[in-house]
Amino acid sequence: MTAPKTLYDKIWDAHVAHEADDGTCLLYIDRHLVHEVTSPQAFEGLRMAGRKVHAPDKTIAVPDHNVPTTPDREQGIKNEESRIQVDALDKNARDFGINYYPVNDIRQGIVHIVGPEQGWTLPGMTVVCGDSHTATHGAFGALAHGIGTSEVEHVLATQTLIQKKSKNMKVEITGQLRPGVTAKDITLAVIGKTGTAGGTGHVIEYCGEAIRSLSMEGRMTVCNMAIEGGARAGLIAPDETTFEYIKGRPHAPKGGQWELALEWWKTLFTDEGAHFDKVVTIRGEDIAPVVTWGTSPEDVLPITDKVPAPEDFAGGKVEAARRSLEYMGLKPGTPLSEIAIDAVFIGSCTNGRIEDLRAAAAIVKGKKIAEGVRGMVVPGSGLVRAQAEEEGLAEIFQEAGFEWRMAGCSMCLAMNPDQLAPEERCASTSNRNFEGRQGFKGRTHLMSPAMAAAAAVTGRLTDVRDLM
Ligand SMILES: CC(C)[C@H](C(=O)O)[C@@H](O)C(=O)O
Ligand code: SF4
Repeated sequence: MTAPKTLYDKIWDAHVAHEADDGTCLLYIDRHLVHEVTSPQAFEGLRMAGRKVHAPDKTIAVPDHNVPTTPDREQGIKNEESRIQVDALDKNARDFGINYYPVNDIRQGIVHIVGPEQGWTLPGMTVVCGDSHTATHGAFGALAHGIGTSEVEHVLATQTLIQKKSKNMKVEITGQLRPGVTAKDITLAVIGKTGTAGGTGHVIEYCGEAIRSLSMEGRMTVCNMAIEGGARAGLIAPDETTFEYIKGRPHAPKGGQWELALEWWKTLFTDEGAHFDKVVTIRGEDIAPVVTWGTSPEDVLPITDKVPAPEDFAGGKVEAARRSLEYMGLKPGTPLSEIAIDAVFIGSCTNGRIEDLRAAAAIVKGKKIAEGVRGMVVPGSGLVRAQAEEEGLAEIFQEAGFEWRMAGCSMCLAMNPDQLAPEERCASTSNRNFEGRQGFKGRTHLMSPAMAAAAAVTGRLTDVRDLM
């Protein structure tokens, strides 16, 4: 009998092309996603060496970070550097003959939303991208993680990656979530518990009844932030929900191939008795709608709480909390639900999918954004945008006073014209809240789409359950 394996062990073992004596492995890569920020030098390296892309049919490119989300996507580009990156991707994608969704293609969007949407991401695969939030694709039971630009070049040239195996970590969310609590609250609550270094050196498998009950969209939200918890990647074993989501997508297997694929996918689970190096368990019922108060994703509390004081923390965290509070302009003891906001951003690869927009629209419907608050809804892809328009969500947002944008990373990071002004405070559905992330001196509070929608309506951080 072979020893019981985790899901991670199984995917890893299926992709090792070579193992050196010190355990360093050469892994075969099934999908290589490419965006404009981390790929120009990689393609240039290839060009200079006179090499081709090894597997152009497994390489998928889309511009997202720099692309303006206003209709003037050509003229609106932020600066020369952004222009060079977008143009370089366009030229490289065409020169090297890889799959490509240019700016004017309805399928364009944030790379981590486009990949699954088009059926590129499948269970059991290895998926890499020069982007830390590649972890998102782990929701399908794929081993997916970010790589650096030199590795991007290596994968382009060889379709392999040099890697050492990580440890196994299990994050179990038992039971059911309470009303108003979402996948975003799960993933933030996990980081609140483990800290941003809790997953370091590990691949996390998320499991438990509350995870099983999530849609694919919700699972992607959970895995998206595995990286904020320090992990190499996040994984969720595939099941009927996964297969249902994949079936019929443009690049999903068809006919007999589908049956063959299903047969293998159904073996992709952690065996009874497999070893995890670290285990974290949270009761689904104990998770509340949460918001971040500081400049790290681990600075997270239930919305019913108050702004903490630096003395509430231990060791090195005291000074970090003091600095966070100063940057965020917050006074200890203030109820979180009394913090007034200036802007609301609904979008990003964490929460820019159709279900996220539905959740936000359900709160906003028939209401108006609070006076003085700027609200922006940015669908994660052109197809999400079209779907939202068809369902009448765009209308709900626009009638409430939100700006209805084109697809892109937008205000998740200040690489395009969408950004906060200094000291502006934003209720944001994105995944990072460090200093300046959404604009120079901008202040970010991370939360779920429903919570961001609630904040938009009241003009302050708000417990969504009060509006339900
Ligand atoms: C620009 C890119 C390299 C970066 C990442 O790797 O995550 C970005 O997507 C981010 O979210 O900060
Ligand atoms: S949406 Fe944000 S987190 Fe996602 S890839 Fe773009 S910049 Fe990175």
